[in-house]
Amino acid sequence: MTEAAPPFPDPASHAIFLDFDGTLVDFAEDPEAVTLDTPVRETLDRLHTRFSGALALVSGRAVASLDRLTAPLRLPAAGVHGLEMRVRDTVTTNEEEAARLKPARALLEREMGDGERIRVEDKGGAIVLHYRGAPEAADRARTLAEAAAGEDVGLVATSGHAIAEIRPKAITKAGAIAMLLDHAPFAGRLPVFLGDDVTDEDGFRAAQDAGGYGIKVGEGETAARYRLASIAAVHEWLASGCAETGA
Ligand SMILES: O=P(O)(O)OC[C@H]1O[C@H](O[C@H]2O[C@H](CO)[C@@H](O)[C@H](O)[C@H]2O)[C@H](O)[C@@H](O)[C@@H]1O
Repeated sequence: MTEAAPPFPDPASHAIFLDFDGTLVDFAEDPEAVTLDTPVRETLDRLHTRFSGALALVSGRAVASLDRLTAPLRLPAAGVHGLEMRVRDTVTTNEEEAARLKPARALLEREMGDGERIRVEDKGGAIVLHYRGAPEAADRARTLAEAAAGEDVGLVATSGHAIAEIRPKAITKAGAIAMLLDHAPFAGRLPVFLGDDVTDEDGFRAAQDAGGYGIKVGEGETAARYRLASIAAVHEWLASGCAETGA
């Protein structure tokens, strides 16, 4: 990784891929309580136009949740780590992989009692156990996620910021970026991916393998070539990129 400031991508030759939580918006206890500041939304809108549509969200969230939080803006998106994809108008879901969650869901229903302090976010193709509001439940959440993922060899339990998640092993942000790059307006462009979390590391590697670069947000070991210190630094970088590119 270099300590140099990340260069801003070229609107003619690059595509921008953005993680959402921890990259564009700060964390909140309730996943639906986060807000995307209006100036940031307007910056994304302008860059999306300036890059001829080649700007997408690549998130662990469902596309419907991203749409609610970015409304009235509706960007191309990979949701649930790439299980849901929308290049233009239609969201396609990998139903085969989503179906794997059925026994995991049943295990959680069986095992979780009324007094649990864990918040369950069922995204259809992945299930998140949140413990931001109850840090003492972290071990319980991880144990439950591992037990639930163990119900199917095609599932994996992963950890994120105050979450344990059960999701299909085959679905990664690397796959999501590769799928987007297969379609216009992304095809033929060099991917630049910004993210902050463990699942974003796959995305950094995919972007760099495809000739682009990754930008890690915040501290920690990373495969990304560049770093921005914080969410505020991402906002600033996008805004100055807007000015630099005449967006
Ligand atoms: O890939 P991302 O866009 O970064 O999405 C990752 C997860 O983000 C959300 O969880 C995170 O944000 C929540 C709201 O601030 C917070 O409560 C939680 O602790 C964070 O981990 C979302 O709820 C998950 O579904 C995403 O997988």
